[in-house]
Amino acid sequence: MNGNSNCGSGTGETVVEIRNLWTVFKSPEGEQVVHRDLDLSIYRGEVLSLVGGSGTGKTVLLRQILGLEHPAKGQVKVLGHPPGRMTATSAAEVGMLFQHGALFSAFSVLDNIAFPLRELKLLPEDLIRDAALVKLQMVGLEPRQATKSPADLSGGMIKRVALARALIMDPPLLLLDEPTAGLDPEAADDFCDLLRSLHRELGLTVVMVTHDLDTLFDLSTRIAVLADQRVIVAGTARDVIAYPHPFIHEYFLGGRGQRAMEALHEGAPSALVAGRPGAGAVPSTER
Ligand SMILES: Nc1ncnc2c1ncn2[C@@H]1O[C@H](COP(=O)(O)OP(=O)(O)OP(=O)(O)O)[C@@H](O)[C@H]1O
Repeated sequence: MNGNSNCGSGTGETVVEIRNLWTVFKSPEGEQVVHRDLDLSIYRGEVLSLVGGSGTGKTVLLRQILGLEHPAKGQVKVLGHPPGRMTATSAAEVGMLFQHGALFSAFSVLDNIAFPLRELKLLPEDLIRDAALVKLQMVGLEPRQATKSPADLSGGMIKRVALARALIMDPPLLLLDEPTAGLDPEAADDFCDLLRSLHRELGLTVVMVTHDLDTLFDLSTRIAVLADQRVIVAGTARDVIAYPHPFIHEYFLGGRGQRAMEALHEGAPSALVAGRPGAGAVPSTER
């Protein structure tokens, strides 16, 4: 199987193409190579999760797809072109849910959601407010929440407002950094339900970083594992778990992986377990 194969629930159309990517940070102690010749293709319609040990560069990879950071070498293409700088217009292509929401504390809920549209300066104020209200309801919040300040929101509501802001320009690609981190189990389940229905209804392509195995198995149609400074394997959960690597063994088959594995055997989402036509591990070209 090669990097152009149709994988997971994707259509085969490549939305994000990463080739020969090197990420190097310089410090007084010397150079830190985070990614070395990393390849990864992400296909339209899939929910691809990035997993890996701490410091393997998952968040940096999301930031490179968003255009917030640039690799030392190699290529990142998003929807056929290099990611734009993080501007209002790039928000039309890529939405990002940051780990802690990253809401503006001085703005109301509605003004936070409307922010990217307002920055564009193309629409009249009443249309901007209407669009923000639609998104507020899309993420399951009521209009009466619109005037609240972020300080008055629960953790789950902050995630929802941040998600509404990420979707305000109807981007086809959504990046999620630890979407359920900090939420209690019930709120995490609710947020996963919301993400699953938005993914389906809006036809989104989703790239997610998560340490939470329940979220991983609940939402992913494909999993890419970062280790040894590259993507060592990308495929369905079963494919990935079968790939021989110490990190995978420890992550999925160690103590905390057991519960999620049991859920997998008891009837986890079919796309995750069995894969769709063309799904499978990609150990060679995705490396
Ligand atoms: N701007 C930066 N300058 C220097 N080093 C950085 C910078 N951003 C990230 N790093 C380093 O790059 C490595 C990868 O960071 P990153 O946050 O992507 O890891 P991660 O895989 O998301 O980790 P975690 O799972 O712990 O969140 C880390 O060692 C981090 O310290």
